[in-house]
Amino acid sequence: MPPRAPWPPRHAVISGGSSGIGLAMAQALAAQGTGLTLLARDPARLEAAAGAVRAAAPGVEVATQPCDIRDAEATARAVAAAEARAPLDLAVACAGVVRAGGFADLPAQAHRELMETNYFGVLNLLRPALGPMRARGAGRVLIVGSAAGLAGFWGYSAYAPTKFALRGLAEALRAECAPDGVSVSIGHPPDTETPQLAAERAERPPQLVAIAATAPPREARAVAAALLAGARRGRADVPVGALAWALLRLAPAVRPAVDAWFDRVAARAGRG
Ligand SMILES: CCCCCCCCCCCCCCC[C@@H](O)[C@@H](N)CO
Repeated sequence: MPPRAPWPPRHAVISGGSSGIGLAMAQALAAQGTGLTLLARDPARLEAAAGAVRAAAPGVEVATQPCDIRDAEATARAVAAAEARAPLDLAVACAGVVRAGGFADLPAQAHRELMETNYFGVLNLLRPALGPMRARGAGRVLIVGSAAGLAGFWGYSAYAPTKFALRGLAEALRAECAPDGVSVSIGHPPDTETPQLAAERAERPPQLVAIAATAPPREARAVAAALLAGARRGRADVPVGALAWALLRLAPAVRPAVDAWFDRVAARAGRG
């Protein structure tokens, strides 16, 4: 069933809207006239991002709500305030963090923190956003997952499970929300040039460095455009690039061969 909400959306909320893919989506939507509410933790970075979006799209309303997405009540208040300004046609859950490292080297706390932000942060945004959309019978949800949610790679034992969990959430929500005219899409981007990727590179173990080298990073603007195109069409899954497409569409048939290949890449890198 095609989504019933208008495109471009009249009003969108974006978590993680102050940098990287979230900011690139904000810029792309504002360029089409979509009013925005941007959520992010750091008020200064959030205001700087909103200022850049406003400067590029004069006349478009860009509101900000500093908010820690891990705080369910604060996020619910931020979404309710956004919805009160203007009904939301689109909710984009983009806030996320990454830790890379061998399983033996990652503290248990890293696993918890990633799940808290990447999974529960999405949940905290969608719980208050979906109710009004379903009541109106129209809306779109776009969850930003990862190609690392399609296959587990060396060094992502803390990160990949959070993105796998989001796939389960997206599939269940899609089934429940489609009859109400609300589409739920999940994107699977590969490495994307963002400030976060720059920080991640500093802690990547050699095995992950070697594996990631097989899929060069994409520009945030191109990734944002691909994700929004998928959401516009109401696609359940939005793989970005050929490798993510192959992982999504050809798995599980190709997984044994892909795993064997990456096991060899990781083993070579591990030997230095
Ligand atoms: C036949 C299929 C071959 C598939 C090869 C895919 C190789 C992909 C290897 C890199 C995976 C990176 C996944 C993205 C990670 C980001 O989400 C992360 N860096 C956070 O910014």
